Amino acid sequence: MAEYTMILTEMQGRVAVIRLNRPKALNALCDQLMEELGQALRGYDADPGVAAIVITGSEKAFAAGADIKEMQSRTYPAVYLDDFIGKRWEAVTYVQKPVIAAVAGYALGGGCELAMMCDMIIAAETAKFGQPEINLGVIPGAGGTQRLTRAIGKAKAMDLVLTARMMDANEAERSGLVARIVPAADVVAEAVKIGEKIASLSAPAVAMAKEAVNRAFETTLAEGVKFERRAFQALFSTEDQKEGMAAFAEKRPPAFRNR
Ligand SMILES: CC(C)(O)CC(=O)SCCNC(=O)CCNC(=O)[C@H](O)C(C)(C)COP(=O)(O)OP(=O)(O)OC[C@H]1O[C@@H](n2cnc3c(N)ncnc32)[C@H](O)[C@@H]1OP(=O)(O)O
Repeated sequence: MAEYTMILTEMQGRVAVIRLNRPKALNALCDQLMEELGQALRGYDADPGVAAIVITGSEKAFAAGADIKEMQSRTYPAVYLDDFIGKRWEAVTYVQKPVIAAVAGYALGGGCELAMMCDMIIAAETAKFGQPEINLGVIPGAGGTQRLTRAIGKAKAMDLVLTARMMDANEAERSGLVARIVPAADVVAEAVKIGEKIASLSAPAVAMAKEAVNRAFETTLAEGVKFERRAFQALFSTEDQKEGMAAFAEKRPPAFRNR
């Protein structure tokens, strides 16, 4: 067990910022780090004072992937019985609140996969994305072949997964992997700004919007559209829908109460 925490956390207004904190190992995602990240995410998701979560790394690396040295001697029975990757790694996909990845430097392997599990990626100009697992004699194991392909299409996903080539921030934005590119010094501030904007909105509407967009990756168009319509209709039961529409009609800013 390491003697220091592998994540650092702070609140910026109603936005929780989680910083991966293994700088010497380029934030390689070891078991302890993933445990700590999962605990922090579950805590913030349950905390009514938190409206959005930002996950970030260092200037040099968001995360350079799973910890290769930790996993190199693992056996098939061990990884199977431990459900290696699954249990510990998917915590972010169960968070109801928006999660934004603020990526500077390397986001490779599991680092790229972690960023893709978030709802949005804000990239620094220095960001580099890739799935280089093929260099290690394995393949992505935390959703890389699936989420990357859905995000950027088969042609580029095959290019990255089969050759281990890295993609810079501009290519990642052109390809649809990242939402915005900003100077490296501003990447966390920009993600927090987005989180603050979300915090000013109706929490039930935000949660339903997130769920509906995510549904697009899980289902057919017809089922997705039906899900969206039901969620849209359900929001007419909230005070925030009445407030939002009254505020528009009265030409004033809305004051949402998250109910
Ligand atoms: C989740 C799954 C299932 O999908 C699997 C994976 O994620 S497998 C991992 C995929 N990632 C990689 O293969 C990237 C590995 N890292 C690199 O290729 C390079 O480190 C680099 C290109 C990101 C940066 O290179 P450089 O600037 O030359 O720095 P280094 O000297 O290589 O690294 C510094 C320091 O960090 C350690 N390090 C880096 N990445 C990892 C990692 N993924 N696991 C463990 N340790 C890592 C590296 O060993 C160095 O430490 P020391 O050896 O000097 O103590």
